[in-house]
Amino acid sequence: MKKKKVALLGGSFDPIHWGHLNMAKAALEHLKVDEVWFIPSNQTPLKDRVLSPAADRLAMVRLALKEDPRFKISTVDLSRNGKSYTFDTLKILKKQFPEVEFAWLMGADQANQFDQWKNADQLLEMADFAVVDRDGKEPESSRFNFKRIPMVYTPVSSSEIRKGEKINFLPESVRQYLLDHELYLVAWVSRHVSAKRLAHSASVARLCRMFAKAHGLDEHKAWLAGLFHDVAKDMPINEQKKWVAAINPAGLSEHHAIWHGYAGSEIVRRNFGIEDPVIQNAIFNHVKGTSYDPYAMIVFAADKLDPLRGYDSKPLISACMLDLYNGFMLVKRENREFLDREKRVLAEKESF
Ligand SMILES: Nc1ncnc2c1ncn2[C@@H]1O[C@H](COP(=O)(O)OP(=O)(O)O)[C@@H](O)[C@H]1O
Repeated sequence: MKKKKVALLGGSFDPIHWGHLNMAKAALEHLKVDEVWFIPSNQTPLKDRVLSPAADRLAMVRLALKEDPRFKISTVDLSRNGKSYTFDTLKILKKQFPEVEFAWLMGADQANQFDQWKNADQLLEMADFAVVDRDGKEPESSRFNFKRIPMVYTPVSSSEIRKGEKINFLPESVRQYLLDHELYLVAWVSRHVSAKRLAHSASVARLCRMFAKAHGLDEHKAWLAGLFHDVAKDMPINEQKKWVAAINPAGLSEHHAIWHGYAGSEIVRRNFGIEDPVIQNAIFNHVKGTSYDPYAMIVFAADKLDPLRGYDSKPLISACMLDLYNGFMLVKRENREFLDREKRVLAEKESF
């Protein structure tokens, strides 16, 4: 009887992306395997980074594998402690599935480090090793003569995605998982704002969550809106202007200090796939407090009451915890008075 052929793809999958899926497709096509098994690692031997929780990485792989019924998952590495050496992985799988013929898939970056792998020479006798080019680069020549297979050029790495780059290389379900489970999101915002503003954004997000909890609202939704509310604020004014011109041309006649709210509401949709109109509305209106949707009131109030602003905002925070609408109206009034004072000071300075 013909043996079943399986290609194995080990990785940290933190997160899984189209690079991995296209590798698996290449294996189906060019190695003529029946299935590809994705093996999320416990700890990667040649990388020191602390990985995201195994449960999250596994859940994301599971979602992505819906792309093809021949894609399967193996938890062989996650079910044992310590570093996930391919030598151990293959030994276990070969024993467990003696009727299966295994191939091991890897990118050129891994092939170039192969001499550092545990029992590299023995490994080559345990399975066929197949290499794909990575980032347009072929594997360097080495004493290992790997089989090479072509794959659709997919220039992305998990580390880029963790930093908030190349998010369009994520399967839709995985991108949604990241948003729902608050994975990497602080790093995504950090790419767009200064360290000081990131601290403010995280603090606002915490306050939003607290307000939402007090009023029986969706805490995660409030947190997301708070975290992203200033995503456009450190963008050059000219850039902000382009976004405003595209989504809210009427806003161009307003002072440019207002624009980052309008721009941010669209940036979260386009760059991060946050499609929730409630979140977009909260960001859009957060500068002036012009929406009475509860999430918009929360973000407006939390932004102005952020403890990091350095004034005593506790009484107003308590007011918002007690009664959101009333607290919001008080914050709005205080804010107007504050802006009027600022304007007066400015006018006095200019009259000299
Ligand atoms: N864009 C890509 N193109 C080709 N191979 C890739 C790509 N991304 C990852 N790989 C390969 O997939 C395997 C698992 O990689 P992993 O460590 O999970 O992801 P990453 O390298 O993106 O952090 C490795 O063999 C790696 O070389």
